[in-house]
Amino acid sequence: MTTQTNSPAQAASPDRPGATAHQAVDTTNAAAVNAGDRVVIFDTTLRDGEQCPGASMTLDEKLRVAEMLERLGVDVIEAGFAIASNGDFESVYKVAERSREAVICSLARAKHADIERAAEALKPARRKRIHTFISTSPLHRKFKLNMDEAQVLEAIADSVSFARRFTDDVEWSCEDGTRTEPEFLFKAIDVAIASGATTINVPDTVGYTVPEEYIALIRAIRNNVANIDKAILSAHCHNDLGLAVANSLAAVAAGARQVECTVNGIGERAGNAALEEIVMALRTRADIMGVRTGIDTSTITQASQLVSAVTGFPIQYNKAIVGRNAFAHESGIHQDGMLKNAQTYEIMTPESVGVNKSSLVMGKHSGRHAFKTKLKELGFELGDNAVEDAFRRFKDLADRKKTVFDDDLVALVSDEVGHEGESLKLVALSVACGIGVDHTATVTIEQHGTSHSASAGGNGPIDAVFDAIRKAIPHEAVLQLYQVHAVTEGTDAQARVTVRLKARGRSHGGTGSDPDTVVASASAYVNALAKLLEKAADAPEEAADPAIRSAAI
Ligand SMILES: CC(=O)SCCNC(=O)CCNC(=O)[C@H](O)C(C)(C)COP(=O)(O)OP(=O)(O)OC[C@H]1O[C@@H](n2cnc3c(N)ncnc32)[C@H](O)[C@@H]1OP(=O)(O)O
Ligand SMILES: CC(C)C(=O)C(=O)O
Repeated sequence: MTTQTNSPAQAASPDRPGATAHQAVDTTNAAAVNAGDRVVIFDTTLRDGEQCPGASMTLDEKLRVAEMLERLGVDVIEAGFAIASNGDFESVYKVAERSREAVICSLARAKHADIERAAEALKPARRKRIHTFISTSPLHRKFKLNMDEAQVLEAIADSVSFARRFTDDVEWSCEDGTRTEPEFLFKAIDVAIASGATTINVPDTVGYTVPEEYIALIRAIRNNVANIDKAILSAHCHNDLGLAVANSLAAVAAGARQVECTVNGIGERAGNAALEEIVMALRTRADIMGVRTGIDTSTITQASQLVSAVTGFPIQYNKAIVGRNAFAHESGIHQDGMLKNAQTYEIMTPESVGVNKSSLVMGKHSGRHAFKTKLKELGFELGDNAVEDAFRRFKDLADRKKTVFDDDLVALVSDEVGHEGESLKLVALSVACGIGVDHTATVTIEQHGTSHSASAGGNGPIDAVFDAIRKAIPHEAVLQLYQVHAVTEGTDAQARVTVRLKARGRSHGGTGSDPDTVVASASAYVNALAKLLEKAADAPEEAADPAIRSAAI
């Protein structure tokens, strides 16, 4: 690990999609891998990921995920645990048949039957690995395996050498390694390597370790196992304390050159280390980590969405790298910074993980810079006063509504444009409605600076409101159309109301939008009426017509 520091400009520079084009690594050449800066990405989405309760996948789904993992550029795909079931065997076999660059791997206990089944399933693979494991911790030895130290060492020697009969790429894992006595662990690793293991994986099976401790353990293994340079050291971390990624990075800093992980971090209990987080951390902080992976990061989002779709596990909104908020900004100050220079609030570009662009989410924390930019994107060019009015209405709306969607803004701004310079303004409205209540409404409308208030009853609140408006601004135009639709989803959606009034064979349409349907309706009616009166004012002969006559003109 180097210690040079990094400027923001440097931090963003590795973010070119495809910058680390996939190159197959010889996973059996420990000397070359250990001497280099390439971290082997071992994906276990199809094995440990699938052990996640509720995440089991069909054969077809596994094949789609395996195909995606090849495109992502992972070095090793752990396709399953061949002895677990005929279905698991078949999926390892089929993944192996379709494999291209990646090494295909099957898990096996320290049992000949498991290893033979794994070898059989891996037969069609171009590059194959058998991953055999046994627990080494005192707790597991005593209670789970009922074996003493000597028996465990014998099982290691036997299983690893047996696996080597089928392939020269054999990984050995000390299950519950982080809770094993270090001296016994060193012995066990020594035996595994002497028996032919080319990768030594040190799992934190129960997510118990912390970065400092894991660094010390990996370093101690490197310093105390005489033949350690003949194998690649690997990290396999679980997330019980939320430390899986931090621990994996710590292991890399201490010299591990393989990381085991899953897409979206799915896995047993709280999950495994998330592939996308490890890869992007190594890439974004290459300045201090000094290593690289072969992952084409621009396919990360697609991989994440596929795994979410096939497992039915939604991606947490604020999940690092692939959550829908990972490149979304709502606060005005951040949005302003983003518009001036994206590096002010983004350490990776969205394109680097396959997202088109960052999004400025409009909400109650947004400011004018972002609001104006958003309006431009939506095709609205408003004058300064109209922007101010629309911005004020937008803030009011955002206070009342959880999410302000683009469609909300379109409705709001269309209203603003449609109501600009209007001679009538709805300034107050109250209604009484419900079961066993007389439906009544009171409105106040301002016309050329004068307030007109009136109350009326009706057959329902809208009917009462329209009648009250007719009393406040007397006219005899006929209601030709009244239409309501929800602008977006949800019970807090804005209602968009269209009203058409007809007088002398000519109709005048008005619109209104508001989360309150009654307010939206009143506003649409007033908008249509204002247009009608404006037309009448332009044509004095119409003003005399009782059909469109208003007391106020
Ligand atoms: C940390 C991990 O993720 S390890 C992988 C965990 N994944 C899985 O278990 C999923 C697939 N597993 C299965 O389908 C089944 O457990 C099987 C087919 C592997 C075994 O099923 P069964 O034969 O019915 O055994 P069961 O699962 O009940 O118990 C496990 C047995 O394996 C033994 N065992 C566990 N790990 C190992 C090991 N690494 N090497 C040898 N034996 C082991 C246990 O001691 C126990 O043995 P016992 O029957 O003599 O007490
Ligand atoms: C089998 C090993 C690698 C494992 O999954 C674990 O210990 O978590």
